[in-house]
Amino acid sequence: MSDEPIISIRDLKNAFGDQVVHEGLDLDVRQGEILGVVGGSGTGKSVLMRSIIGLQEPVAGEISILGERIDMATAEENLDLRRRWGVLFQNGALFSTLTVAENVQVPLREFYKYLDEQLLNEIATYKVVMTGLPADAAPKYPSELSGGMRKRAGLARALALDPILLFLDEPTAGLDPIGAAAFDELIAELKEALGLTVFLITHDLDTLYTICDRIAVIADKKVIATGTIEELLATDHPWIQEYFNGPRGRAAVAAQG
Ligand SMILES: Nc1ncnc2c1ncn2[C@@H]1O[C@H](COP(=O)(O)OP(=O)(O)OP(=O)(O)O)[C@@H](O)[C@H]1O
Repeated sequence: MSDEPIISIRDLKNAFGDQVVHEGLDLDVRQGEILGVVGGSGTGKSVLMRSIIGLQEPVAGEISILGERIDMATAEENLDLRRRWGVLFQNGALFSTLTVAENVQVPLREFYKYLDEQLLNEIATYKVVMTGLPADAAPKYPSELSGGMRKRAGLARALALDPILLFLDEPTAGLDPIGAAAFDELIAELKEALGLTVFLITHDLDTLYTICDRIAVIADKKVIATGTIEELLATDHPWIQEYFNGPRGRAAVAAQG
């Protein structure tokens, strides 16, 4: 793991009309880490992710990815950056009228227009299998899959372009504990195998304890602390103490053995 930030955010401000969501927010994401992003509901975790991937234009501040300011990048540079990341949105966001394979092919068709059908099918099947789905899930429609399988299919699509950066918005939400643990394990394995950096929004304490290298806590419109769980526990912010030392936090620690 390198200390060189792959994402660097300085003095970020986001607002919707009068509602200020972020103000003076700073954050570094280090290469090769799984950074867990936590915070109360509505604190702006998804908005933060959307600003990094260019879906939400900040009111002020700087965001650099791989050393490039995204607001200063040319259209071509932005396209090149977009190729380097994959995103799994909160609800999976698969196209319901496309099969799993066709969903995985969407970004491939967008970025690599010269790929023929056979190669597209081969890459899609490879990505599907990589996420632990059986190959026969590829021709199925999202409605024919379980919630956990749909998450994996969404992950397969996020990995379509061989990204170096993966954004996951509450990937284990809605999964049963066994399915959630298996999904966590998959993320950790893929991170190791593919050398990914992962920006992971979650409410899932087990995910934080099991696979996150560091955690960023959002409260009061900014990142109030970043560090390992031990480092966070050493701070005296009431939300952090309540979150990690409350009954659920203690249960997650007990589950680690
Ligand atoms: N497109 C939008 N237009 C107006 N307000 C928005 C928009 N997107 C987000 N918001 C507001 O910004 C705030 C932060 O939303 P966001 O979805 O980032 O929260 P979150 O921390 O991800 O919450 P949760 O944990 O519940 O998913 C909320 O008050 C939300 O209503």
